[in-house]
Amino acid sequence: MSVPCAGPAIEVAGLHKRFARVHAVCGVDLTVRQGEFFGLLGPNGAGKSTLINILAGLTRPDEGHAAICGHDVIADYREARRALGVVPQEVVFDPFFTVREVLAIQAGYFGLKGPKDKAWREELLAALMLADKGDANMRTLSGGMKRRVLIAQALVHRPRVVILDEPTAGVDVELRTSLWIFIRRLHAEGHTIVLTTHYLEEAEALCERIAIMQGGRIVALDTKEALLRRALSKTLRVTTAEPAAALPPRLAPKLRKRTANILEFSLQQGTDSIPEVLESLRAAGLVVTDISTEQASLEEVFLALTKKTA
Ligand SMILES: Nc1ncnc2c1ncn2[C@@H]1O[C@H](COP(=O)(O)OP(=O)(O)OP(=O)(O)O)[C@@H](O)[C@H]1O
Repeated sequence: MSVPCAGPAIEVAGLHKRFARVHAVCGVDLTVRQGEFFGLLGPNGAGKSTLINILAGLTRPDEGHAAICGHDVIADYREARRALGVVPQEVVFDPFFTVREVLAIQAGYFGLKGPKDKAWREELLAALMLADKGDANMRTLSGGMKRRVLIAQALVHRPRVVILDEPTAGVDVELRTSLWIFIRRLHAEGHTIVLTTHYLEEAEALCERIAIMQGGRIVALDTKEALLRRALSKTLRVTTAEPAAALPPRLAPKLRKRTANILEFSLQQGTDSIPEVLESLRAAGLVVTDISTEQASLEEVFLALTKKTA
């Protein structure tokens, strides 16, 4: 019974939200297309959760508009809410309900009480490896299991758009990997996914487009590849036939690491060139037997962007 999309998955225009003296969201414009895997990144306090709460109808904006699948989050609240599933950052449950009860209560808010709805909840439990925990009380579950219940809870009404606010915070590597597989599956099945995370390698591995928020504003919004191209430096790794005794003075400031006969240089985009480095090494009598380059990570780009605008 998923709600048809009558517009972009998410559309936000001129959004502002103030809390006393804090301007948590300052003029955000954002469109997330249907079917995208979108990353929303930013340091603590950037305004990500406030933006998500506005989309979920939990916080009212002071100015601007927000819509899910073309449904305004205020004027058309019910439809917007049906189109959206939010996996919140914090794990808060009534400890006395069982997993199945938690999901049934959530489904009840959407009037989903039929056998098909129940079958879908069982499917969710199985997909999230919770089938044998269905009748366990919430208080008996580990933190990782509770997090999986949060995901199931956000999906009971088969929303077109799924926002996951730090779904893997504090979970072990095994669970993180299985959550990635599950989230990728949701995306492959046509869901729009918006992921906020502090693990930048997670955003780098999963997201197609990424917005970086800082101080309530979107300071960068691009495809992951284009963001990575903004990196100011890249690494050049050179293997020499013999360990280098002394380096040409002009290369010394660029040297980042040296182990036996491997030299690692950090090259600045636009100013340093690989042929020049290799020529300097050759002129110093070194025989280069291998080279490789490595692009900077999203983490470096993120730090550069958020520092610049701080
Ligand atoms: N209910 C509130 N009352 C007062 N200030 C708030 C409230 N909610 C958020 N803020 C403030 O608004 C700013 C943005 O907070 P928000 O939680 O949206 O950031 P965030 O990017 O989600 O951070 P984090 O990564 O830590 O979750 C912060 O300065 C925060 O202290």
